[in-house]
Amino acid sequence: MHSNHLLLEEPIRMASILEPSKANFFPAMTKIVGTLGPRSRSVEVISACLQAGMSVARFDFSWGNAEYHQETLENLKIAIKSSKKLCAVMLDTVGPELQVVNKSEKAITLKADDNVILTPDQGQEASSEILPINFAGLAKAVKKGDTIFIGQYLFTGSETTSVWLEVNEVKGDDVVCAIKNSATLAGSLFTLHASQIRIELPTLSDKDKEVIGSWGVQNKIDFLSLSYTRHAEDVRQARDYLSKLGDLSQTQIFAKIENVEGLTHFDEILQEADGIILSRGNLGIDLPPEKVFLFQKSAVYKCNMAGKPAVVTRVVDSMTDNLRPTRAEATDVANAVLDGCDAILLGAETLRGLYPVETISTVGKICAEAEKVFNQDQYFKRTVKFVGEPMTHLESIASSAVRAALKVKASVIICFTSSGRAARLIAKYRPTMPVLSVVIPRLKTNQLRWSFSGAFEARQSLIVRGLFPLLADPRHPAESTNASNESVLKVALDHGKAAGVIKSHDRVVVCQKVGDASVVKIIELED
Ligand SMILES: Nc1ncnc2c1ncn2[C@@H]1O[C@H](COP(=O)(O)OP(=O)(O)O)[C@@H](O)[C@H]1O
Ligand SMILES: C=C(OP(=O)(O)O)C(=O)O
Ligand SMILES: [K+]
Ligand SMILES: [Mg+2]
Repeated sequence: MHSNHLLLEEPIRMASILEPSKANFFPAMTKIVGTLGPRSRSVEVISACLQAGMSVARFDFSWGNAEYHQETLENLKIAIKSSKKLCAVMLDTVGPELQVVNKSEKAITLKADDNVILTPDQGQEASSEILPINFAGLAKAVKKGDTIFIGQYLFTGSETTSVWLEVNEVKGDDVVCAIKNSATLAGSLFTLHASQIRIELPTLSDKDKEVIGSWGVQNKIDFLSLSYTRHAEDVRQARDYLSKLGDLSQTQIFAKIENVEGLTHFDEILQEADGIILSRGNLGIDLPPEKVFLFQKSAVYKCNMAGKPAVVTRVVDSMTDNLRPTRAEATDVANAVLDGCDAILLGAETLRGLYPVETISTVGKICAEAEKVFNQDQYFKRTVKFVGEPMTHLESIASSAVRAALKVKASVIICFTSSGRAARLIAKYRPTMPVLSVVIPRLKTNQLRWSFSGAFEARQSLIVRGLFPLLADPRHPAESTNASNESVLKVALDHGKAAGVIKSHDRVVVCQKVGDASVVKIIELED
């Protein structure tokens, strides 16, 4: 581990803590991914989620069918149009997830110290004595003494809807377990997690491929959240599959690290993936509790240095049923921001929770407070040192833009980009001010038809801390001429003014190409 003390700008005046937080146009630099489901699928609720700061919508195919998710997505599109807020779409795979098959959906009561049998025989009805599961290989994978968790949607062990089992004996294909805590399994989906056990199932299942090839293609998904990524090869295979699906060759892959196997191969996975989801729900039960924070700190650090987005999950579980988070949860959100994460992913809280909108705004407010005391200076120096010399031209330009913006106290950085690369590199240096990334469409062809690039690139920046995309009018050619640059810049400045982030007499740092040269310029606005 590198010296990575609490990234706080010191000293903090105690009295400043009591200053009410100012209302911001941009809710926070840290992004919020919301999982959409039963409690968050009407146009009305989704619009409120967007207003509250959600910028990526996750569709979790562990439950619900394509038709159900399509209805939700259609509502999302309406909400985006009416609220004029951009939102990216993330498809989350099922992967090698083990599930209890409870066709009747009757509640199942399990009592501490009783036994329960896990069986691959899906013809059996789920009961207090026997639980059919969707995997035939469990008996081969586990041994006496192993731990298994079962829960609704996902489990912390703190809910009475989750149960902790210990393997007593393996009998043919069945696994006999002792029940460690009393619980009632109610609802439709119970995932099953066998601690530190290799599950011999492909990371991208046939069902996942089918969903990506149909639902994913139809909806041009921006992100694939690859559940249970365990090896770099998993990412390569997913990439290979996407590359054959037309537009989805542009879909970014976010590897979900959900178990020790993924953690062990973290460095190779990070190299292959476009971003990482620190899936603390599953990983939190695969790891001993005292190790979870260490994983978070080192994984986020590695993502930051690679300039790839880090997304942290399972922050305010208790808000699923309550209007306020626990103190520990509130502190945890702030610490994730201080650790350097790009985005917070909400699961049960928005999917089936009672307060999806309030959860988003509460998390956003905590993020914004933490960003104010983030030690940018230390972070910047550490990153420059890590990258070393010689830097690539573009990275040198990007870091210089951030430095200049801090020195002149610019209110925003405006970055022209087509691929999104320049904007991501600026975000890597974690400027304290928003970065308006002005995505300039490029005319491209796939031999069949001509189209403009830009939409994917713009939406994919919605998961990067500090980036706020703006898609320029395709009539502005990507080849930068001074005249077109100036007119696009004017559009960006007007947008910033309308959004309230740029005022008269502000300084603005602009990063663009003039002719063949990349330049960083500082402009001072008149009025
Ligand atoms: N259409 C454009 N007009 C002016 N400058 C641009 C444009 N596109 C990118 N730039 C600038 O070019 C440099 C390279 O950025 P990058 O995002 O890698 O470009 P590209 O999108 O062409 O790959 C950066 O300084 C960026 O601000
Ligand atoms: C977000 C997680 O996983 P899931 O896709 O099951 O919600 C997690 O494990 O933290
Ligand atoms: K999933
Ligand atoms: Mg998970």
